[in-house]
Amino acid sequence: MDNPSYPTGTRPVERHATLLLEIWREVCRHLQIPESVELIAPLLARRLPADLALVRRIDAAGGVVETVALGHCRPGPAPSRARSELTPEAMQRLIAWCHRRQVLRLADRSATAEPPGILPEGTDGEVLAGPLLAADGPAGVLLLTARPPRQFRDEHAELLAALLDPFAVALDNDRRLRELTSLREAVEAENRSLLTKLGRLDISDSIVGAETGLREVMEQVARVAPSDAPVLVLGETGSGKEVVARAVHTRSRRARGPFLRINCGAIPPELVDSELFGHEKGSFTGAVAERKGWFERADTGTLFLDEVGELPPAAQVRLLRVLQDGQLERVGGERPVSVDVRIVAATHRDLEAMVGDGRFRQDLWYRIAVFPIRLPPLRERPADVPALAAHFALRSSRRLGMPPLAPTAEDVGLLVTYPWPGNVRELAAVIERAAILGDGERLEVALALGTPRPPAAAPGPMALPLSRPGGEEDGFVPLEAAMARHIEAALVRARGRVEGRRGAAALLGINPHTLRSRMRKLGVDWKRLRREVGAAE
Ligand SMILES: Nc1ncnc2c1ncn2[C@@H]1O[C@H](COP(=O)(O)OP(=O)(O)OP(=O)(O)O)[C@@H](O)[C@H]1O
Repeated sequence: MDNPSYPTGTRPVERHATLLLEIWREVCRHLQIPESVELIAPLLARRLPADLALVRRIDAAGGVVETVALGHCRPGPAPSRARSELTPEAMQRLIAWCHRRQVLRLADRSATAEPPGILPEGTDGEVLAGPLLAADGPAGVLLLTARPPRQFRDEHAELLAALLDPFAVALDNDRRLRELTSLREAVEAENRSLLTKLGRLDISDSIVGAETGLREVMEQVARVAPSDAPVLVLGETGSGKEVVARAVHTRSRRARGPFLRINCGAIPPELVDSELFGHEKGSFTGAVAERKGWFERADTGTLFLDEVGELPPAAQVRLLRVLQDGQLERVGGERPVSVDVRIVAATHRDLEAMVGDGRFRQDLWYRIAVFPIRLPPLRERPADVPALAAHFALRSSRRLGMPPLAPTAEDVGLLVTYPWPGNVRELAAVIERAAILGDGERLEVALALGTPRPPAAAPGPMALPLSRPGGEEDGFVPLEAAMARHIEAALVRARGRVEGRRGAAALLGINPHTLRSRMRKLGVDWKRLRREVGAAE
């Protein structure tokens, strides 16, 4: 900072080099001005007869001057952290004084002599004052006060002039920190509001079933997340592969970095390369500007390659190179770009079979399948259905702006026996439909389940033909039929076992004798189920 009006012909910087060095060190160590001033003030007592050091911030637009930091050079009383409101004219005078870059010695503090607003009320004794200038103009005032019998001399004013630079930097650091903090808060608030709109209050909170049907999956997530190993999530459509990928990210050291999802199946094959790896300006028709690809954007974070099995062969080769070298080349680019990205890939396809018939590169498969996590379809974890239904019911009521909704026991009975070919996504849609059909006041689950459904996806290995007792022509399932289905679902999950820690009775929370008698009464064909479960395994 250039201070032409400060006393010249003296070299306070040289005379006080050690002190100034210590002050700069404190400024660099602390980002908040109250902390910096508190630590710097005692250092000043070595060379100055000052009692207090004060920094007042100028808010020109708001017409306010406010004490934002105060440090004791010597023990004693201090004025309160006052705030002075200035008229526009007074503010103009103050700003003009700052621009003159004058250091003032206010021994005789008659009101007219002072630039308005620089002194807080209750200041006594002598004062030295100097302006603190930021790059874009006056930002504050530095004050040193001395009570009688202590007095300032000219040489002290020179030293104060040398102190203005470090104090101006300290005030600017503080401003930048506050700006960043408020920007971060705004982004976090925006994030929360978007998540709320999406029906998720917090991504990590939204993993329903982490303690039940997804327990093993979550254990695997916890094991692999801290490493940087690539993860491959295998599961049917809508079973929650992205939820698992996010869980890997949020539990990893990259949690503060970006998490980007790219659906490899949704990009036109001719654009895959440029989407993933970016392109240089003019590298092909339409490349009007340089573009960073998803890999570069995910730098220091996680890239979730959904439907990785859909990647065309050329992109598979380039992906393999990035995974091997940690470097990529933009389309049309000549220099390699280094990236630090963790890959979590997912597919609903049988990738191994694709490798077998040459549609997926074997070397790439080895790279991405370092740690495969198999996500069971929803029909294999009926225990999660009630909690998921409750979760989605709450989400739907929030979306509809209605009071909280919850599925009844009968609703749950119906839901747990449905085979869910569309998995969790279908359950969410059914509950949303049920809430809309119930006008946001109740859940019309039976109706929602009775509406025409998309053709069932290819049945997974555990898709069992559950018996469906009659009486549901009109779309409404009688309670006994629902109970029978619920018991069948428990038996499927328990691999046909009735008793024992992992048996169906334990799952249902009832005595095995009671379960057997219910099964007889409801006509649940246990032997057939056992055979089918056995055949499926
Ligand atoms: N365990 C869970 N808890 C809460 N919500 C879940 C859970 N699993 C899935 N969901 C929700 O179900 C929907 C589908 O999940 P997700 O998108 O993760 O599935 P996917 O397997 O990645 O689907 P696709 O194969 O179509 O890419 C999302 O809205 C997701 O938030």
